[in-house]
Order: sequence, then structure tokens, then C-alpha cells
Amino acid sequence: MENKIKIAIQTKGRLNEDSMNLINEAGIGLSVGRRTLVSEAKNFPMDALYLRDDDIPQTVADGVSDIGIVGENEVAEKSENVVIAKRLGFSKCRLSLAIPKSLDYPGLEFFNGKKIATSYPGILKKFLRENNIDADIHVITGSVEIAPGIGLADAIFDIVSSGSTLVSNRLKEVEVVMKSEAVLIANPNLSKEKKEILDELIFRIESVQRAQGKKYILLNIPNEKVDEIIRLLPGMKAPTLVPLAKEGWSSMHSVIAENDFWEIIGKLKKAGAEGILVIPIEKMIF
Ligand SMILES: Nc1ncnc2c1ncn2[C@@H]1O[C@H](COP(=O)(O)OP(=O)(O)OP(=O)(O)O)[C@@H](O)[C@H]1O
Ligand SMILES: O=P(O)(O)OC[C@H]1O[C@H](OP(=O)(O)OP(=O)(O)O)[C@H](O)[C@@H]1O
Ligand SMILES: [Mg+2]
Repeated sequence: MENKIKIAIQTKGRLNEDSMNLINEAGIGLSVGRRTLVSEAKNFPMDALYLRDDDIPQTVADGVSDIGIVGENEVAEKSENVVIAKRLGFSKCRLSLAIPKSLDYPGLEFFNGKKIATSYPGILKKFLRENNIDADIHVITGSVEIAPGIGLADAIFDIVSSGSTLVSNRLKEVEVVMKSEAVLIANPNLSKEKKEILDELIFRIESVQRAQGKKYILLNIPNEKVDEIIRLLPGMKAPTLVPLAKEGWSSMHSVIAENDFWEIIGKLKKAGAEGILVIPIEKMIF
């Protein structure tokens, strides 16, 4: 058996760039496959197959590729036998029912006897069945939001992110059916060797994800303020403290969440910190 893993990546579209970036940040050299639809990683036992996202769950289930990066919505729609090996945190969206803005919404019974346009008939059918709603599903592959406006359907079921496509088409979101993000999926019957390669990939992805939104901070502090400042900056285990050449001062190094940064910085200055440097972190390994 070949000691290499095959990963399916979307050829072009919303998932492509973030998928390629993630693989590259994991230290794996993959060239972009616009025309070559298969490429070999330079320094990792992996080949990439570039496919339409619709085809990725089936390709992974059949073992044509071993793993793949795809939206959770496609995984749910296709109901193929694959496992979610890692949630990836990008391409976040939801799948929602929406109706014309001008109509009152009494609740799910609104959809009884109505026609709903969607590119996700599998997920919608299951949702309607579970809620005892009898509606007619009209499948279209794109531009779903224009369906009510042109008299093709009474309502839609589609991807919503910012909601601006709904607003432009005078629709309102009335039910969120599922939340989705990009996921790394895997064939459930990988060989031991391929499973080991997948585990190494997941380990690298987790190191990259951990570093996202985190900063390395260095600051000079008066020694008598060490305890007070440690309480503000707990760090990974404990902040590193190095004596400065200047008597009575130390340099402190730690990690902070980017979101907490502006709040903490004010408190640090108040406590007497000086020369504060904030530096990006590429990877974090525990
Ligand atoms: N507006 C959005 N915001 C965030 N994520 C989105 C948005 N639209 C789609 N996605 C996610 O990205 C995935 C891919 O979207 P894209 O529009 O590239 O699909 P596609 O047109 O079906 O591509 P393909 O040509 O590969 O079939 C979707 O399945 C969904 O998970
Ligand atoms: O809530 P919003 O932020 O407006 O995003 C939702 C829209 O994004 C996607 O379409 P996309 O922009 O990929 O266009 P396409 O499906 O027509 O290619 C999706 O099909 C929705 O139409
Ligand atoms: Mg598609």
C-alpha cells in the first residue's frame, strides 16, 4: 500500500484559498492546481486532487481520495459515509429558510403547501419531514434568492452569511436550519499508515489554529510590579521573566489573545510597563 495520503480540495471557489493557506501554514508545500488537477506535496507524503466541492464527500467515501476539505453543509447534503476529522473554523455560514420580507411569518406552518427553491434538497427534505411540514421542493443550482421575485417559488432555503443577498432580494430569514463551517473529512477505513499521516496533519493544523488570534508580548516592568503584572498576563504556563541590565527592572514575555489586547494594554501601562512590543505568532505547540 502507498504510504501517502490523498486530499481533495475545492478547485476554485470560496473554500480554495483558505484550504490552500491552511495546508501551506502547516508547512506543506502544495502548488495551486488550476490546470493541473492533481499535485504532489513537496515535503509531506500527500497528493492533492482538485475537485468541485459537490464531489468531495463522495470521493472521500469511495476512497478515491482519503481526506478532503469541504463545507459541513455539503457533508450533510450528500450523506456519504465520511467522518469529520477536524473542524476548520473558516467559511462559516448557515443554511436558512427565507420568505418575502412583506409577508407575516406565523411559524413553520407557513411552509405547508408552499414551494421552496433550494440547492440543498437533502437537508431541507429531512428538516421538513422532522417538522411534519408538507412543502414542495424546487431544486435550482444557483441564484436561489431570485426565485420568489420571479415567481419560481414562495420561499427559499439557502446559504446565509452576512444576510446582504437576502436584503438585496427583499427576503427575510425566518428559520436557521443548520450552521456550517469548513471541515476536514476522512474516509472511515483508512489504513494504519494513512491514519498516522492524517494525525500528523491534524497536529499541525491544531498548532496553526492555536496561534490564530494570539500575540506574543514583551514589556519592561519595574521589579516591584511583577506580581501585579503577572495577574494581568498569565501566559501559557507562566510568563517568562528576564532581568534587564537596568537595576530594578525586568523584561516580561507572554502570550495574549488579540481580542483582549487593547483592554490589557491600558492596565499594563497603568501598572508601570514600558517598551511594550507585540509580535505575531506563527505556530503554537504544547
Ligand atoms: N457567503 C458565504 N459565506 C461563508 N461561507 C460560504 C458562503 N457561501 C458559501 N459558503 C461556504 O463555502 C462553500 C463553497 O462555496 P462556493 O460558492 O465556492 O460553492 P460552489 O459554487 O458550489 O463551488 P463548486 O464550483 O466547487 O461547486 C459552501 O458550500 C459553504 O460551505
Ligand atoms: O449572506 P451573504 O453574505 O450575502 O452570503 C450568502 C450568499 O453567498 C453565497 O453565494 P455566492 O456569493 O458564493 O454566489 P453564488 O452562489 O451565486 O456563486 C450563497 O449562495 C448566498 O447566495
Ligand atoms: Mg458546488
